[in-house]
Amino acid sequence: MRASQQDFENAMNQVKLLKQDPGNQVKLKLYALYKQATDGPCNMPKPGVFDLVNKAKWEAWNSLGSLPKETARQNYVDLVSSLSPSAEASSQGKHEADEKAQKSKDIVVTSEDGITKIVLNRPTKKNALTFEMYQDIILALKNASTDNSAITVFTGTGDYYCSGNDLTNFTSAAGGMEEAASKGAVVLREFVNSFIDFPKPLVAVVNGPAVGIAVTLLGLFDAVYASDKATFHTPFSHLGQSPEACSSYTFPKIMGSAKATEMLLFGKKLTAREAWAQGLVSEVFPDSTFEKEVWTRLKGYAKLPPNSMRISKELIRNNEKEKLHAVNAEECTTLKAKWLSEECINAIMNFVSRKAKL
Ligand SMILES: CCCCCCCCCC/C=C\CC(=O)SCCNC(=O)CCNC(=O)[C@H](O)C(C)(C)COP(=O)(O)OP(=O)(O)OC[C@H]1O[C@@H](n2cnc3c(N)ncnc32)[C@H](O)[C@@H]1OP(=O)(O)O
Repeated sequence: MRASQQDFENAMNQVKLLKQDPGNQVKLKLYALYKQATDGPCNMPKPGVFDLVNKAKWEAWNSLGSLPKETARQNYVDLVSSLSPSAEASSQGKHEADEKAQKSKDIVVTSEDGITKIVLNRPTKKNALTFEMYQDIILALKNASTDNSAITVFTGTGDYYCSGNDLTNFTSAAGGMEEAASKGAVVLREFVNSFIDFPKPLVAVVNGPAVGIAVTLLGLFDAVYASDKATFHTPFSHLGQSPEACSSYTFPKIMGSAKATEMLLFGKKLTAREAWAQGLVSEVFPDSTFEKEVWTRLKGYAKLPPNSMRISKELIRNNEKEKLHAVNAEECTTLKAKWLSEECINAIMNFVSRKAKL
């Protein structure tokens, strides 16, 4: 049976009542079917390349070609009914279950031999950091700061240490880019603060390549051990972004402004030995013996008197905490604006549509 005009109007009202955002792809499909059902085939000029939102809408509508209005109306009603409360409830349940599973599997935290180990465990995506992973790490650091361990260690599963921020965090966020950027800036600030304020020795065991925020954060670690297979890459300009995790302050301080510029502005990728020569890495190990040597050493360090290590860290780091918090706040404000820039949106779209690899 064909959907009536009344069915169509009911479906339009139902869309407004959806409790869960159906995602951008579904919203584009709904828009296209609505326009086709009411105006017929796409009759608008194609928006310019930088008008990303209207261009996506135009493309969705135009892709329907000469689909008859009645068929578009029927397809619209069918699509909305697949998002109806019962369907929504079951997909919401699934979403919540997925989220819980993700929370427990993408970051694995264990505590043994005086060491709390925080493992980035998303190897199929090169351990790219999702929105949930940022939050899980904040929580893991909070717990580690008061648990019985003497030191806390970050490492990654698989061939990468971490490929940085998951570039789909923004494209998959509910709400518009503005909302995602505001939320992103808040989460990023809290995330970096939890590293600035972490009271115990914090060690990175860099098992493979590190990109973006996984590299910049290293300036806030107390020791960095790297496999000779690791590389260090901060392609912020390529992504239309700017440095974060206090690296605009820590990197020039660690390696001097000329070398920091090559990394942070020009995206020069360093080998593990180059990163060691610049003072970003404490020591480089052959990949074949990396795990064995590093963990043996860390187990030894974890036996040292914990309060003494904590107080020494305080002496080394406390003088500049205030400065670091101020730098973090400024970097987050700058990044929030950059995330909404054409340069950044285009770079992310290129990655998502597989046109560019860094
Ligand atoms: C509301 C939102 C709030 C979010 C909170 C915001 C906080 C933001 C903080 C900081 C902002 C930016 C700092 C950065 O980290 S910038 C750096 C970002 N990273 C990158 O640009 C790296 C992109 N990835 C690559 O260039 C390549 O994937 C690679 C790492 C060089 C590896 O290449 P490869 O050929 O060996 O492997 P590949 O097939 O590409 O990867 C395997 C799968 O993994 C996916 N993947 C890898 N890295 C990322 C990533 N960063 N984001 C998303 N997905 C990633 C890749 O797409 C492959 O997936 P699939 O198998 O095709 O499905």
